[in-house]
Amino acid sequence: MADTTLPPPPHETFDTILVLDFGSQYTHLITRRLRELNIYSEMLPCTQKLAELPFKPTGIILSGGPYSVYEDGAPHVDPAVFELGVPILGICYGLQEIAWHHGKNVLAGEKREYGHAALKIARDGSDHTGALFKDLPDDMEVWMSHGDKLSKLPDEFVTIATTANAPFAGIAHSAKKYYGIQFHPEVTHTPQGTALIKNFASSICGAKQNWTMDKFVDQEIERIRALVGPKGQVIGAVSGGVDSTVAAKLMQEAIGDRFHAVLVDNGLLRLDEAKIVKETLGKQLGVNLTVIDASERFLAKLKGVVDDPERKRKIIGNLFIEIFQEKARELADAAKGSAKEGEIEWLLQGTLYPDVIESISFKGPSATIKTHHNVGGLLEGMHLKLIEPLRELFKDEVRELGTTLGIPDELVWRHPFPGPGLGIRVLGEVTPEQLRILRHADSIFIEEIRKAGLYRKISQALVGLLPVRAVGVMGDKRVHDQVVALRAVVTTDFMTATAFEFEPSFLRTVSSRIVNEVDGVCRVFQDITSKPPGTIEFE
Ligand SMILES: Nc1ncnc2c1ncn2[C@@H]1O[C@H](COP(=O)(O)OP(=O)(O)OP(=O)(O)O)[C@@H](O)[C@H]1O
Ligand SMILES: O=c1[nH]c(=O)c2[nH+]cn([C@@H]3O[C@H](COP(=O)(O)O)[C@@H](O)[C@H]3O)c2[nH]1
Ligand SMILES: NC(=O)CC[C@H](N)C(=O)O
Ligand SMILES: [Mg+2]
Repeated sequence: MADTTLPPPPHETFDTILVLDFGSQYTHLITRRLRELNIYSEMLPCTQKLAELPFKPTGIILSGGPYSVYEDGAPHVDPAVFELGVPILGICYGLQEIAWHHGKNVLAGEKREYGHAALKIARDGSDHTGALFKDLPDDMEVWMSHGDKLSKLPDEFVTIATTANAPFAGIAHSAKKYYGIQFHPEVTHTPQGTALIKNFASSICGAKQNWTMDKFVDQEIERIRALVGPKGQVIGAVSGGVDSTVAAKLMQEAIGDRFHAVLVDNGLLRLDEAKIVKETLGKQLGVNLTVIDASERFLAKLKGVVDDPERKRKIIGNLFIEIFQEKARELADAAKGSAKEGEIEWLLQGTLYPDVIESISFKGPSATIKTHHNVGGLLEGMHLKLIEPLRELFKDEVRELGTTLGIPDELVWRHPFPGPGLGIRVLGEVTPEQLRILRHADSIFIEEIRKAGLYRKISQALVGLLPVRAVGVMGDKRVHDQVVALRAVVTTDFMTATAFEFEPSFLRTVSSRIVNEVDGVCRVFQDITSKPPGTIEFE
């Protein structure tokens, strides 16, 4: 039985800034900026009832959003937010929400404003209203994205900043710690944005800047121990990717050999991947990894699935869980009569905060672009309970955690590789022949990237196999063969990305090697689409 006295979650140990999401594309960036300042922050939908909140935040930030506060059906924050007695910062829609709450002073502007704007700070000499812009220059470049505006200053507020188009670009309550800004401090296009967020969270709210990885490790290990209890066993879905490697290492520190790491070879892995991962995890981390070869089962289920990538994802996600449940039963049977006897109740996954944000976001399921196999692709009625120690962290925090845990750079800085693997890079039907072609082309691309010293400069590189044929001439003979697309992107959070710019000579080398060495390919293209509007993977 698990211990019922769990160590507290981070929002009880650390001062926490609560970010309420009204559906802006940038809300997660507010949380990130705070975490970069070593201030713990959590994001929840704007519909969160304060009475149901399990902790008292140190301060609240209301995000931007696509709605207009005066529309019927527009989202509004629980009015109890204004009774809580903690500082509030409204950003864009959030500013308009504060104004709406204080007298319905918002309407559609004559001119919409997207992009850069020059902000002038209006200081009235008061420390209280000036606190948000403390130590910032009087003229600042900021980034705007709005169509609505305040019709007048709400009662008891003062103007603390203006732009040519927005006379109320910044407002502050003259007595309470309420601040509103029309621009977005969370995007890098507002160069002083992080300093402003720090002024709010640290100086105004008084949040301590003590959210560090060392503390997180100790606390998380304690939490895992209490959660699984003194005898509980955990089966871990481990892919060799950064997230599950870090999660596995944490698990091993917490419960030792009661943790069983399992890699499922779904037939969609890269060249020799299962073998390499087993060796590296064993040698470098002492994690004993069991590889289950389920490639035939996966390929059989994917046969004939031609034009719906979401079906591919669901099939793969469900089969993953089926296999883990089978393995859990097998391990429990094998342990009968030993000290480790008992059902295996827990499945470890390397789920990250962006996956969680996507599924709790106020935007809801209608904004789902693709179902990540480990979140939306889970099997209904699964009997294993999930344990996800990284679900509060962003990718760069996971890397920092990995380094803190002593995981070698080579593993910590691996490019991400999706659970559905090459299955979502073969466009169209996934067959052993298509996988052979893609695996080979991929290994050449990655090998050349490493040789050129570019691996760490690129966030993720991949090859897609397109479902078309083109004509070529090889050895004086006409061929009618397939086409691959190279894709390499630069990103920090994988939510937006731009194409990496290669030297032409590098691309010539890769193209020539692929066409010469990979049977069945006669053309190489490069995908230079950014995200958005593209996505990183092809499907
Ligand atoms: N082949 C696999 N075998 C076992 N578990 C897997 C496999 N592929 C993915 N998973 C599970 O799904 C989770 C999500 O996959 P994801 O690719 O996002 O993370 P990762 O592989 O750990 O890291 P990275 O994002 O760097 O590739 C993993 O953390 C792991 O728990
Ligand atoms: O484990 C995963 N299961 C999935 O189903 C999945 N889909 C995308 N990805 C990875 O997520 C990041 C963003 O990818 P997209 O721009 O294609 O959505 C990129 O790093 C992708 O490789 C996945 N990872
Ligand atoms: N980015 C935003 O939050 C926009 C808020 C509101 N929809 C406006 O257009 O002004
Ligand atoms: Mg992966």
